[in-house]
Amino acid sequence: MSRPMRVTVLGAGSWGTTVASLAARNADTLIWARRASTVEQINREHRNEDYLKGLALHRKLRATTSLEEALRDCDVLVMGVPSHSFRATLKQVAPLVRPWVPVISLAKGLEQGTQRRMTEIIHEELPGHPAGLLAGPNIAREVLQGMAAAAVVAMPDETIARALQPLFSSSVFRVYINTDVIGSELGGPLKNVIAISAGMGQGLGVGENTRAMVITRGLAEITRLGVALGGRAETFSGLTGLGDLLTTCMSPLSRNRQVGEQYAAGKTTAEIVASMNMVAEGIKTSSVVMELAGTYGVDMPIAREVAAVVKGEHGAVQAFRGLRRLAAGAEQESG
Ligand SMILES: NC(=O)c1ccc[n+]([C@@H]2O[C@H](COP(=O)([O-])OP(=O)(O)OC[C@H]3O[C@@H](n4cnc5c(N)ncnc54)[C@H](O)[C@@H]3O)[C@@H](O)[C@H]2O)c1
Ligand SMILES: O=P(O)(O)OC[C@H](O)CO
Repeated sequence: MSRPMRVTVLGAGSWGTTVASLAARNADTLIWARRASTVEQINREHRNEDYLKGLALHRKLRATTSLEEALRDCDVLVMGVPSHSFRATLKQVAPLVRPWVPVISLAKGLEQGTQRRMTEIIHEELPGHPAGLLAGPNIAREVLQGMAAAAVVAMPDETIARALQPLFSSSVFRVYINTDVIGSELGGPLKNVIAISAGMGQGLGVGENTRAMVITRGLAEITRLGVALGGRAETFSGLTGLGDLLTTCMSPLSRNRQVGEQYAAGKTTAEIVASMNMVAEGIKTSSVVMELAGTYGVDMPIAREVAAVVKGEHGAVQAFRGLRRLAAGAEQESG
């Protein structure tokens, strides 16, 4: 008789912990955290108070500080660490994980310096392993509270994606599959940048029409760059594109939107980062997005203004003024 599937999640932040708790319903699941106190709290109290205050985790979820133990019998590896520590973590993983194990990224960022997507980093650091991602409009707290939501497992191989689909699914968490890895993977990092702009608007007290403009024109920017990088246009109107953009721009729980609100309050990037215990990927991703936009000749006025605010070149008020000065061309073109 075959043993049950074993899932390992690396990184016990808000989303890594939430996905591990989802997987624990369907498979033997182990989460790796760096801090012994986090591991103890998950194992003894079934909670992770630093990231998911007041919420209960699945009782079967187990945690460890030992990377060796986490990877020894793992059948599916889920990467819940942020993009800035993704490659370094995979380097530690490489000698410990069995060679056929599929690796699923949860991170919504792009690597600084190389501009790589996370699945590209998986291919570089763990060659031969099937690589994919789980993404969608998924604010961790809402998912852990059992509010209905949906996500996408994107992998080039549909058979492997179908095999992984049930691991994360529940009656209230619908998991679709998509073979467009590039398109599905770019939606998250790109929406994080646009959500900072939406947050700036929120903080400045702009109206709902302005917010709708930022979201809609933001989607146009995301789609233009995403297609230039090899994604399919229709993917950007799905869960990992429009879906995730809407959630992140609208939810007061979004860290990226909160960052934008802080910029509107006059805070600098250093002050904002110092005040957060969680990652807002849009901060670092904004400059990477502008590098890619330059390389591929894609017009991204909203992302450009966000990148300028992040770098401290001007403030949120000037960013919105800058957008107003743009000439409006045909809707399907630039601007
Ligand atoms: N929170 C959400 O709602 C959500 C939803 C979907 C996707 N994501 C994405 O998931 C990724 C992780 O986000 P999160 O919300 O869980 O982040 P978080 O800020 O809540 O936690 C990050 C976790 O990564 C750990 N970490 C950081 N550097 C590490 C390193 N070098 N080695 C090991 N662990 C390290 C931290 O200790 C922490 O446990 C991000 O890319 C984020 O965009 C988040
Ligand atoms: O809190 P944020 O801004 O990192 O967004 C969380 C998720 O990506 C929403 O899907």
